[in-house]
Amino acid sequence: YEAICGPLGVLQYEKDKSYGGYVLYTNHLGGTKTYLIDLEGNVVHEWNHNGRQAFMAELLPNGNLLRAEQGADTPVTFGGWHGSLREYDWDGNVVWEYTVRDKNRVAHHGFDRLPNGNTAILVWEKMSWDDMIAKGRDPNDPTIYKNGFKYPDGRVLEGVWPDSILEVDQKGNVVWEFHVKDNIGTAKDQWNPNYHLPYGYKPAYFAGPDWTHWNSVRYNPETDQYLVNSRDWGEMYIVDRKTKKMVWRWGNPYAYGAGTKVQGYARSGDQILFGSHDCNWLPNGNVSIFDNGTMRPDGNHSAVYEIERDGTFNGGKIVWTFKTDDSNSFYSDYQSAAQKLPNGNWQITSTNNGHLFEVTPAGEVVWEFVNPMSGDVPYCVKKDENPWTQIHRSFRYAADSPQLKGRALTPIRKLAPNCPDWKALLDFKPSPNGNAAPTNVTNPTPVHK
Ligand SMILES: O=[N+]([O-])c1ccc(OS(=O)(=O)O)cc1
Repeated sequence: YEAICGPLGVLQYEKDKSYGGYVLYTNHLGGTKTYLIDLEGNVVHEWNHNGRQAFMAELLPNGNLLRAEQGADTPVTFGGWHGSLREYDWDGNVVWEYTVRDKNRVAHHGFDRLPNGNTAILVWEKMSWDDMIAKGRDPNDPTIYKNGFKYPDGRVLEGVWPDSILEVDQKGNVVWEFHVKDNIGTAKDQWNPNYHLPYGYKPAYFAGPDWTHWNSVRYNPETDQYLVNSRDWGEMYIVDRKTKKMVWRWGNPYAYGAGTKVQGYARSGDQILFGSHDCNWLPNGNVSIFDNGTMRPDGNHSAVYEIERDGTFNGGKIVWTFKTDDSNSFYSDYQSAAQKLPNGNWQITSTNNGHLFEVTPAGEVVWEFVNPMSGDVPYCVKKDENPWTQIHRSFRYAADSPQLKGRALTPIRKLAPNCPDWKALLDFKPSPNGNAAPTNVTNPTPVHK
């Protein structure tokens, strides 16, 4: 089941089946701290960010923390904007920062630190609708807001804001860049100017100025390639760093004229991904993705996929899936993440409910946690959508990983000190008479597992 209302904190932990290690997360907006916790729910390290809210944070192989943070004066307020990356050392000192937030550009969503110390950053950049029409967009398309896009609160935004990747070095020089706006066209390795989410999609900016909406970027040093994914297009792309060409795309062939479609977002054509997040390279050469599954033809449900490519431009087959039979059991309609762990287990972040869990390759849940922190305050129980406990992405690290090696990782305190030990209360204890349901109860209380 997916915990939507109910107890918060660690709900389950099968020590012998879990990868073990430590979980890092920062609350998605609201909170101003980053937590490193053990799997029992103890804080082993904490960063205090002086009141700054974050989109997400990740530990780097050098042991520092890289955190995406919002600042004042963003040109756009599409979900996922942040504008600044700050790198903190273990003690919380800011050792590097880089801001992309001016009237024509804003950094958003994911980032990646490369082995050479450079940082890849996703950036929305402004383009005029006239330029878009010059690139081939049908001038009568209703998703063109030639007089500006009106947010519900009345603010007006000019232009369309396609994605780009900026790679910056430690001194802040841009050393490599890739722009969707330079690759618009109808060739299979371009972004078709007339492909977009259908008019009427909510929020409306997705089918308008937030045209491509990428949300994660990962560099592969072995192949010198970038992997990115687009929520709005239902696709992942590989961009070759040397040639600056798209060399693989997968998830929605209709986006480049190769697939079939029936009208509406819930297309029953060849589309596989419906609002994806968090693409990753895997050590075996495969890639992974969290597919939110919003408006799937067979109904909303999320899934995690591992995909094996076949060497062709658009070839890939799903070789591992995690989803649940009951769609209510696992569904986050936005954000979210999946990390394959070295022992083959997966750590999954289901953003909407701040729900983190670990599954084995066979799909068994062996650790489960629902974020008790909201705006730096611990809660024991969630009653509805409040408190706000969302997490954009979480990460698992082993004690001997480059990120944590040599650190003191002893518990400092409980994350939510005054809450019941839900894990113990929910633990299913076999009865001395065996596991058969009692015969004198017509509606036995469901057990957790
Ligand atoms: O409302 N937000 O904060 C929000 C909305 C969308 C969003 O983009 S997504 O691709 O990560 O879902 C990120 C944040």
